[in-house]
Amino acid sequence: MENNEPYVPEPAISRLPWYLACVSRLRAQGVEYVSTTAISQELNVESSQIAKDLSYLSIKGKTRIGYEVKELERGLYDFLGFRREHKAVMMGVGSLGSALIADSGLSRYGLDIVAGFDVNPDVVGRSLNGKPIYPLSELSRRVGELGAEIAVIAVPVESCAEVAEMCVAAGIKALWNFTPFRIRTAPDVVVQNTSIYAHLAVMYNRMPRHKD
Ligand SMILES: NC(=O)c1ccc[n+]([C@@H]2O[C@H](COP(=O)([O-])OP(=O)(O)OC[C@H]3O[C@@H](n4cnc5c(N)ncnc54)[C@H](O)[C@@H]3O)[C@@H](O)[C@H]2O)c1
Repeated sequence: MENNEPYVPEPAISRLPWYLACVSRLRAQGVEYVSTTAISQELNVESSQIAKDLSYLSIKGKTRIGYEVKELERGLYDFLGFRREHKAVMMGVGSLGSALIADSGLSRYGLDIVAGFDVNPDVVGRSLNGKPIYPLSELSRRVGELGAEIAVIAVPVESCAEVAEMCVAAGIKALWNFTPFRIRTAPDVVVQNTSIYAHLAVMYNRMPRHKD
């Protein structure tokens, strides 16, 4: 697939939502202009790094004044894809899957979980937060009619490979994988692995060790 947009390194993409949160706060306080130095003081990121990250957006700051806050906020929202609606299906509606379906925050970031799929008869046929939960066997026929391009995977780790394969066969283009399984799939399918436990491990590692 041809893509003419500039390649943005992952660490830069990961920092942009922090800038967005910062400028949204400033906009709510009525601030009109912000410099990279001011963002730098709030977030403890070098201002040269912020300027470089923001250079991927087509928004230009003004010398000595900085960026117009509203324009920067809008630009970050658009660039990050948070304004577009991305339809997703939830694979596995257990403890984590139910929490993600119930989370109203995801839609503010452009992710609309439109339905869930599960194999548990106690769960299938119900709806959660107004979202229907279908049997896994209906995935291939439902994905197209739902218009979903993303699958959020929260099934037991041993089912992940099979579920990921079914999602891709059904036409899903991106997999947001919460299981510890490392998915191998076609190169044009985007896989994003997420683990809150990995962040916990980093936090523990940085804490002073307990002395026995
Ligand atoms: N990445 C993280 O931060 C994080 C946090 C919590 C859990 N997890 C992972 O998420 C996954 C789910 O955890 P949980 O605590 O919600 O488990 P859970 O047992 O509560 O839920 C799993 C759900 O998946 C369903 N399921 C089983 N096989 C399926 C299949 N083939 N297709 C569709 N649905 C199927 C089950 O019926 C159940 O409803 C696990 O792999 C766990 O390791 C990751």
